[in-house]
Amino acid sequence: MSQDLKAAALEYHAKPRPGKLSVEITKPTKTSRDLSLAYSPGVAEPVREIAKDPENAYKYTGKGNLVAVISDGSAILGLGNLGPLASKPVMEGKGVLFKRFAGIDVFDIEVDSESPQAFIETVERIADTFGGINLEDIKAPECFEIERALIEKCSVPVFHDDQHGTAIVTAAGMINALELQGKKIEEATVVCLGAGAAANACMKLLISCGVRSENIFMLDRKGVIHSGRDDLNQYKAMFANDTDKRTLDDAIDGADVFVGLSGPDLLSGEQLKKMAPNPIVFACSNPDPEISPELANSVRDDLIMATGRSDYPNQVNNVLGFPFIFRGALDVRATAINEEMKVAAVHAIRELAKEPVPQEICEAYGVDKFEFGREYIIPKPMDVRLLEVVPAAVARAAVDSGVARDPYPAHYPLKSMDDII
Ligand SMILES: NC(=O)C1=CN([C@@H]2O[C@H](COP(=O)(O)OP(=O)(O)OC[C@H]3O[C@@H](n4cnc5c(N)ncnc54)[C@H](OP(=O)(O)O)[C@@H]3O)[C@@H](O)[C@H]2O)C=CC1
Ligand SMILES: CC(=O)C(=O)O
Ligand SMILES: [Mg+2]
Repeated sequence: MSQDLKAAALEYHAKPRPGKLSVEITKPTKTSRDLSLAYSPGVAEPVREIAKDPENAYKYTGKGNLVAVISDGSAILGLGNLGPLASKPVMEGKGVLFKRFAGIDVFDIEVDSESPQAFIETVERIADTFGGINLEDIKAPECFEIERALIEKCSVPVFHDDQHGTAIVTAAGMINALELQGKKIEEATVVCLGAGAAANACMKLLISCGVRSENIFMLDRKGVIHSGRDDLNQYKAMFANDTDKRTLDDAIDGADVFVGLSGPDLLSGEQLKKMAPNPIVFACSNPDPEISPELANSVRDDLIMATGRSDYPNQVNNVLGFPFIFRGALDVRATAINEEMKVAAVHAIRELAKEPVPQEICEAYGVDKFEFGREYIIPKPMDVRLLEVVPAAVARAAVDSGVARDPYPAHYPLKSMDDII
């Protein structure tokens, strides 16, 4: 990051008021009558109603539009395990995105937990406050057990964004990129650098979209995950490939696709040169990708290049997923975010990239036009049509798959933020 951008980022977070979010009041509070409704004695009435029937919390409190963004700070972006407090700017950032793109209120919660069990117990005890739980930046393998246990224990949807949000957006972008590069998904060879939360979920979803598991070469810090290794946990073992490839150099030779979900600057220009013609590189580590677009574009002119960042073309980032997926899930009071809802989100995002892009979206990004192609494989986060198509697809899938407690919303599809109720 340039010195200019670093200084601007600190200034942005510090001034004029520290942080990026505040809490707002949604009811009149001007008169003493207002206060006697908002607080004592009036507040006793919704208390009694909720005590009689917990479902009334959706009617009388903000629960139904409130998501907890919860982290232990063990895998903050690609920066590593820097602890819960250091994760707060990211969690507040997720809150900003939930609110800005889908009108969802967020409390960010940073948990200082000594074990996955302590984390699970903490979240379980506060889960009913919220309409949904978005787990964020929790490292593998602990994240898998944490998510599994919380899904079982909580009555509201629990979604580990780094797994499923990332996987949904990656799959959407990948299907489009393969099409543009003239590659068949079932023939593509995929190198996945990283074997953690995001990598595991991305590769699983790509397999369910058609990638063959024997065509995936996943690597952790020790190299290729292969069937001869005896140091693999159960989550990595799922991807053990019966291969004699051992290093990134071996795996990248002739590969069609590189997916980076690991850390900065781990793919060299020399390695990129060894990929098959018309390669696809999703260097998704944040903030610094596995290879910079400048370097990648200087060594190949036939590639599709994506990063997780806002300042390059093709932003493959879970921001395209979680605000809109939770919008749809909350609006039908889904009890879970299941596979059907995830797949519906993939296709809604993917198909939107092929639609003509309205002028105001181009203007927001300072370009004349966006057109489906190598530099535009996936919609832009500022594209308000995401709010129209993704929640609708997710809500429909929730209803059809039987996890919705409310019917498909009568006010859908959402044409703008003003339509959110
Ligand atoms: N663009 C997006 O939307 C998203 C991007 N990401 C990015 O993905 C990355 C991983 O996040 P997440 O899965 O949550 O974190 P995890 O901690 O769960 O996983 C990190 C993985 O990266 C591997 N890794 C780290 N350094 C290297 C290296 N030098 N060589 C090979 N493998 C390495 C680790 O290997 P080992 O198992 O051996 O420790 C581990 O498997 C981050 O950079 C993050 O920013 C994550 C979510 C969304
Ligand atoms: C984008 C995101 O969630 C991450 O990099 O962890
Ligand atoms: Mg994350």
